[in-house]
Amino acid sequence: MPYAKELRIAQLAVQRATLLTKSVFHTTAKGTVSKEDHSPVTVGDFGAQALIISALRHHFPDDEIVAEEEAAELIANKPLSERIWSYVQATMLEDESAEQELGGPIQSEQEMLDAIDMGKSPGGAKGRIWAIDPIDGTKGFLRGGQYAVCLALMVDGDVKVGVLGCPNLPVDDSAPLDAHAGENQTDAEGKGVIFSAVLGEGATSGALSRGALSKEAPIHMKPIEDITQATFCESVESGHSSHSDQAAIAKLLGITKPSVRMDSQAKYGSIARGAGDLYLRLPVRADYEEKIWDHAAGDLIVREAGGEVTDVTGKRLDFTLGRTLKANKGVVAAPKAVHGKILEAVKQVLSSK
Ligand SMILES: Nc1ncnc2c1ncn2[C@@H]1O[C@H](COP(=O)(O)O)[C@@H](O)[C@H]1OP(=O)(O)O
Ligand SMILES: [Mg+2]
Ligand SMILES: [Mg+2]
Ligand SMILES: [Mg+2]
Repeated sequence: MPYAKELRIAQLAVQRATLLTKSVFHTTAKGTVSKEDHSPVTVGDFGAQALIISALRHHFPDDEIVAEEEAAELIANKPLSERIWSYVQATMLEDESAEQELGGPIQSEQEMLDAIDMGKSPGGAKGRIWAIDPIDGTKGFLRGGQYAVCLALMVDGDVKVGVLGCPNLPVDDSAPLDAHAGENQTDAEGKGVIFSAVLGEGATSGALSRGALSKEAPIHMKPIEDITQATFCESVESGHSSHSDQAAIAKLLGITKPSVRMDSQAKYGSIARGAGDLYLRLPVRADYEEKIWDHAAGDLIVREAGGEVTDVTGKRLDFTLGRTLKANKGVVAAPKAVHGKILEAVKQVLSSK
């Protein structure tokens, strides 16, 4: 299979990073600080980013990396840096050979800070570029809701590999779609799923494990016979996508089921495995540029599962333009057969505003 090594390293790296986020979740002090744009970042975000970058550097030292977080804040905040370092040191895959495969532990706090800062590539249309969101849906993570550890490889602006670690979604692809699953289920009861895709090779899901990778199975979007029976996913945060526009679109389509609100790219994973049907992300602000790390893995996983992903104008998401999706507004993801119909409703609602 093409990109087999990249896929395997990405899956192991995502899996290890989720272990760190889970141990941070179980402490009361999550080291939450507010970034310049007022969004939160935690010990979990920084630690997960350090672990993923260190594994990528070990195997693919010449690849570029676009990652959400940077270390500047930590250089000024030594106690926070030390806390992250203690989690990074304590986190390893329980399977020793898998841990070794990732290149073993980071050697020092400084090396960890350097790793965090290796995600500053401007991105673009040329070469091999990894996109990392160490915790997507930080607000969901803090609430005990959905979040995802996201990693994608783009080659010449095309997403080739995508991996989403979703520690609070059920493993079972046929479990009813429940935004609160993570709040009332334990790991032993089958919580934690990893979604993956390689361009042209399909999409899969498997159990997130604490060690070696688990067995995976192909996933597919659910064919929709009757759009009025569809379930659509949307953000929890009304500041991230327009709940009112999404409700108007659903109404126009005759959808009566309530939306399922969940944070993060868990929405892409959920529709890719047929637990939900549609993902609508209508812009709230005309000037917001979606970040590539918020969509690269999910876009590929949904397309490989039989879906179509565009923006609200019907254009494919364009990952060639740098760290953001400058040429796109919003996201409409649906099974291929009905995407056109959904898009018509989106356009109608937007043009009547
Ligand atoms: N105004 C906005 N419109 C769309 N997405 C946003 C906006 N502000 C922040 N985000 C991003 O939405 C993502 C979460 O999406 P969701 O609501 O689907 O969980 C986060 O990565 C968050 O970025 P950030 O990491 O900077 O907070
Ligand atoms: Mg994000
Ligand atoms: Mg994030
Ligand atoms: Mg963030």
